[in-house]
Amino acid sequence: MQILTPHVYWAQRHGEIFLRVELSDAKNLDINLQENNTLHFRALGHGAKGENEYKFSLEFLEPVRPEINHKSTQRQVDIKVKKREERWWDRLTLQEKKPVFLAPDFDRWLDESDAEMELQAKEEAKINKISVESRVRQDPYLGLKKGYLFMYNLVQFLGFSWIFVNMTVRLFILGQDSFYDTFHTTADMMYFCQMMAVLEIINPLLGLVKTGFFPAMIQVSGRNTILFVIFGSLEEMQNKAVVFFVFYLWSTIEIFRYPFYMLACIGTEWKLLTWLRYTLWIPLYPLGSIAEAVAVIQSLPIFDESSLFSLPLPAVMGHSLSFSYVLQLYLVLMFLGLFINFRHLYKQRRRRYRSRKRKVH
Ligand SMILES: CCCCCCCCCCCCC/C=C/C(=O)SCCNC(=O)CCNC(=O)[C@H](O)C(C)(C)COP(=O)(O)OP(=O)(O)OC[C@H]1O[C@@H](n2cnc3c(N)ncnc32)[C@H](O)[C@@H]1OP(=O)(O)O
Repeated sequence: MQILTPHVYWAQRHGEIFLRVELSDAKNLDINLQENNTLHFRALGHGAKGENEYKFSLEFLEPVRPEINHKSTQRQVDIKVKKREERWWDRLTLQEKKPVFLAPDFDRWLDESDAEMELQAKEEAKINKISVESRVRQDPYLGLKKGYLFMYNLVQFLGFSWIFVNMTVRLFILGQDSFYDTFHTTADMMYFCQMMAVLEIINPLLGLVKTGFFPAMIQVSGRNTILFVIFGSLEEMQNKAVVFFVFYLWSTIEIFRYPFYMLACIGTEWKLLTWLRYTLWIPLYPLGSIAEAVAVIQSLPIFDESSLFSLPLPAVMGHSLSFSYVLQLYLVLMFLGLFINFRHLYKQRRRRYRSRKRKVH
């Protein structure tokens, strides 16, 4: 029996060397690493020249770890050697001239940048796994919280969709006439949704969502002042066209915002929906504020005439202070609130798209 050299194919990663020896049904394997950083292989098997003893030696370009993993299959012998230092090698062997029996393993072959990307992807997957595991371990009620938020967002989405569709259909059928009875046809649902929206102030306080407490407070208390105090308590306001604009602007953003949150609860994202959630506020928020300011201004003479909610004053200062003065102060606060929330939403938008971009590159 003559001693032959098998075909050997190789590939590398930053930390490892892979060798594939073309020898089927290999027996009596003797694979060892000698002190001069040289791998010696010897085995009986079926190679290119039939059943024979095959052997080869490879002196590696840089130091490798002494432990060698190998696996013999019916078709080949796979050997894995760990590099002592994780870095890319220019070639496999110390001798510059490539041994004739050695060739690249194109099934495993990656160039340096592809291998770096593979390494990065592995690192990211490891980090994601650890962070998901630690989140689950840290919070045993995560499922319950997500379930509650999902249901909350679903109910709000259905409520605001009902308002939006109702108003749109009536607008198409009745035209401008539909402006004047918006309140009578949709107020009950709006009351329900906006009362529920108080949970949006409570949720960040309980740590259920990452929403800022102040922006949520400004949003909910601002809207509820308009809904319950201006529209709800003044019958004269309920027939005005401004109700249509306020309700339509509120519901337009909400039919995108709540489904966006619902998807976030189940770890999904639709790019178009995300874009709408973080973009529609740019025209809608100023328009909504103008509509709300018009409603407040229209209500001032009505509060003056009816003395509703007027504050009693000591006799020397006159009879009472009309609620319209409080509302004038509210108008100032409203533009302050608008500024705070506009800045908040702008930051959320920037954060969202900056982090997205970073993830992609
Ligand atoms: C007497 C009282 C006087 C007070 C004075 C008040 C003055 C008031 C003036 C106000 C004037 C307002 C006039 C305008 C009204 C209108 O609404 S017009 C229509 C247009 N409106 C809008 O576009 C605003 C819509 N509203 C909002 O966007 C919010 O309410 C917000 C609080 C202003 C901002 O939202 P925020 O939640 O902070 O941002 P997000 O990026 O969406 O969320 C942060 C993270 O939290 C997660 N999250 C939030 N809520 C939920 C939820 N319900 N369920 C699940 N998850 C939620 C969200 O996913 C984000 O997580 P990450 O993606 O991981 O960051």
